[in-house]
Amino acid sequence: MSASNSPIDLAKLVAARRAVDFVESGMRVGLGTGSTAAHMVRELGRRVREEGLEIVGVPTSTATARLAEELGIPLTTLNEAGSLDVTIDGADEFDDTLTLIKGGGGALLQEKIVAAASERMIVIADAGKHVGTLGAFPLPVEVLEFGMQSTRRHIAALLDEADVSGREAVFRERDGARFVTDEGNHILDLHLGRIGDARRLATALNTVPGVVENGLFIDLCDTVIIGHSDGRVEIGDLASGAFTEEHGTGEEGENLFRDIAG
Ligand SMILES: O=C[C@H](O)[C@H](O)[C@H](O)COP(=O)(O)O
Repeated sequence: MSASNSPIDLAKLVAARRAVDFVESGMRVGLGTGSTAAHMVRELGRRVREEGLEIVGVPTSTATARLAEELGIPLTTLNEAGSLDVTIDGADEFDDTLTLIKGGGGALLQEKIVAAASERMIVIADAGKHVGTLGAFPLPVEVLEFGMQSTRRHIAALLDEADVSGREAVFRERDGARFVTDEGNHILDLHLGRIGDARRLATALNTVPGVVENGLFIDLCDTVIIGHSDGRVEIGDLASGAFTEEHGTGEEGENLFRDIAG
């Protein structure tokens, strides 16, 4: 079974398709980055082509911009759009307060700016990303190349005082070279194990000279749509403080699985 029709990918697809139901003609939509967001962008593209959905998208990475362009989704910049009606994006981890870790794909900076400019942020994810305590996923921190070793030392010193259980800080690599973000910066992945106080940590990290942004998204996500590989969807909403389940039959998941598997 390839990654594109694995149970996890199916769960991502289910969540992504449900999220697109929240998009209406006339909306300015932030387009997230990553494998889950890519499903959402494809579904939006289908609705634009087949249903005449009229939206304008603001992509959060060059990869998403490329995909959206290929699919015929009209795009603009955040500066042009001003503010957005909704952003739909993936996440690497989220907890019951809808605090997120993002940046596994290195797009956290644009993602956070776009989410902050949006009336509503909807996160789409497979159920495995719902955690009791954040931190098993390494926390990405985007840093300037200039003085990056000094920046790492300052972060290490800060972590000594933080309420976390691990303290390793590793510069991300890809294909044997240092990973470079769309903004030309690098990513320091913090292996923290458990983050006791996300708000305090996020504030502290952003005071370090050389830190551009960190991957903790706090008070940004309004709704999380959790996909399960049998087609079930849970929707967690910050306003109601509850997680509710939809599509209990599993039939949709089986149909989707047949679609993907061909
Ligand atoms: O930088 C990447 C983003 O924050 C992604 O949304 C996040 O890593 C989740 O990606 P995926 O949907 O591929 O698991």
